[in-house]
Amino acid sequence: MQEREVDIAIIGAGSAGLSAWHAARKHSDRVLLIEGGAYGTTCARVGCMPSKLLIAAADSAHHARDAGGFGVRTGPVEVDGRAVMERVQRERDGFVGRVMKTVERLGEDNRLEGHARFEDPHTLVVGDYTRVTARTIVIATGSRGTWPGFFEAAGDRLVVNDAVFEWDDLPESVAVFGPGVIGLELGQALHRLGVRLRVFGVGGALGPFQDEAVRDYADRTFNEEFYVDPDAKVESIERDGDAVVITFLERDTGRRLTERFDYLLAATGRHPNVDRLDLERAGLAIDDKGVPHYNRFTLQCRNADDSPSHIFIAGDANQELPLLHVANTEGRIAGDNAGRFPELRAGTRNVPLAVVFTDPQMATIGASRAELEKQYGGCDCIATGEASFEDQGRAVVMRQNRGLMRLYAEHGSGQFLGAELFGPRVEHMAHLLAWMLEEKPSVSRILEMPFYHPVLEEGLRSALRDLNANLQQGPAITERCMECGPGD
Ligand SMILES: Cc1cc2nc3c(=O)[nH]c(=O)nc-3n(C[C@H](O)[C@H](O)[C@H](O)COP(=O)(O)OP(=O)(O)OC[C@H]3O[C@@H](n4cnc5c(N)ncnc54)[C@H](O)[C@@H]3O)c2cc1C
Ligand SMILES: NC(=O)c1ccc[n+]([C@@H]2O[C@H](COP(=O)([O-])OP(=O)(O)OC[C@H]3O[C@@H](n4cnc5c(N)ncnc54)[C@H](O)[C@@H]3O)[C@@H](O)[C@H]2O)c1
Repeated sequence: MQEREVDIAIIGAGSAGLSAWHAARKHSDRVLLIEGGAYGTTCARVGCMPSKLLIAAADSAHHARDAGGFGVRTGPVEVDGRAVMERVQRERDGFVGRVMKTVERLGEDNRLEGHARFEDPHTLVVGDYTRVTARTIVIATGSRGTWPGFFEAAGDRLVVNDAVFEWDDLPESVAVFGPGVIGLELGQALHRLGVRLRVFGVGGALGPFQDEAVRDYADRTFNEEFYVDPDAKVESIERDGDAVVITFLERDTGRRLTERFDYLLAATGRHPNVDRLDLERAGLAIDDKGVPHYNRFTLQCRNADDSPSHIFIAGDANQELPLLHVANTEGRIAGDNAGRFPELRAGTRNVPLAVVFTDPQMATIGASRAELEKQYGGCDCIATGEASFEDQGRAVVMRQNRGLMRLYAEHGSGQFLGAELFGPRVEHMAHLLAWMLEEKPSVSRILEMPFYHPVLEEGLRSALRDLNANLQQGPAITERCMECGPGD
């Protein structure tokens, strides 16, 4: 067994691990980055980037089909599955290549390949041949797709997102389980690229939405385009030859249908990669999901006796909010604190912001209405404002006039607290609202900001005005867009 002694060991060379490495290096030259799988990060290899590449191809097919609505004749739209997948993989390889260059620049001595697990709180065994002793350790091991055992009946036709981006061609049909973020993004993209699709969920959840009105609106909208049953009655999953055979009760009609699919795509959530680390040897306090107890401002873990540990945890591994920008922020804070341990600094945590790249897009900012009700103790302290995109000027111009926004604020102070957005290009409005939320202005102050015309943000202004009226801090909207053109 080869022995190595370093100041800081980082487990996982994903987005959180790489951020941690750069932050830790400001404190020491002896920082070791350990990677047990493929370099390149989940985001670039099998996550954010290839999924957006597939969605971009799908949107292009969709707009070509929709051109007739503008009086532009295109003829039948043909999707060349091989060409679509070739571009997805080529561009994906470009993104991965750029990450690989960063990894190479770290220098060979600062990297180690192999699966790491704890031998004791300061010692990691990496692969079969190396023992690493470190003063502090950052766990940045990410997460992986997870699914219930009965999906296994699909055999090797059961896939997760990783496999989709390796397809040489598009399949004829896919059954997606899980109408969450991954299921809706990939499901809609596959549908728009001509793949026969059914999406099955449990319990009624849809994407990231908690607000029932927004959820129901999104449910109706997606179902006009492809089949999604967020509360599906699936009776059996079987394998027959190359096909996955699924028997289910059809939504609305209750008819029992049996259909064959090329693949079952499991998008039923992700599990933190903390179960193969032998964490019990690290001396940490662990919650019922196997994740160490940690402080979200310092990312420092707690020991089983509740004393502070020299171990930190960042990114998907801690499951706080499994998103790329969160992984980067947490990695930076964890790496910095691992470097300056035992003196720590509380890092700045941003307000929650999530965007789902469906069409219409879905976004959540700040706390949900239900969380706010809990936080404010059901005192009737929360006001809601809403606006639809159905008659919003710019959305009508673009033939993208579907969507609903619901915004929340505190009575009295008038402070904006959160929002759920479903509509065209709401990724941009989500940023504006998140930036506002960081600054904590009142809704009436936000309404003093400039709004151009004609833009989609005028729709957001309508929702803000409705919110302001419900806060009793402004007039109710009796007639829309009186003073500023038909934008609202
Ligand atoms: C399909 C899909 C689409 C997504 N789209 C978006 C998006 O649009 N926007 C967004 O913000 N987020 C998106 N995400 C989420 C985002 O990709 C993740 O939140 C982010 O990549 C997590 O980074 P990480 O560093 O925590 O994990 P990773 O990048 O997964 O890094 C963890 C690393 O640790 C290694 N590792 C694990 N265990 C060990 C061990 N014991 N020893 C050594 N190494 C180990 C792994 O091999 C891996 O390389 C998407 C995710 C998926 C799956
Ligand atoms: N645009 C983005 O930012 C983006 C894109 C993709 C992924 N992500 C990240 O990845 C995380 C994981 O995504 P995900 O979609 O796997 O998880 P998710 O939690 O968003 O969705 C999982 C869905 O599966 C459903 N489900 C659970 N068990 C089921 C079963 N047996 N049958 C049918 N449905 C079932 C759940 O009700 C839920 O709707 C997300 O939370 C997000 O943080 C982000």
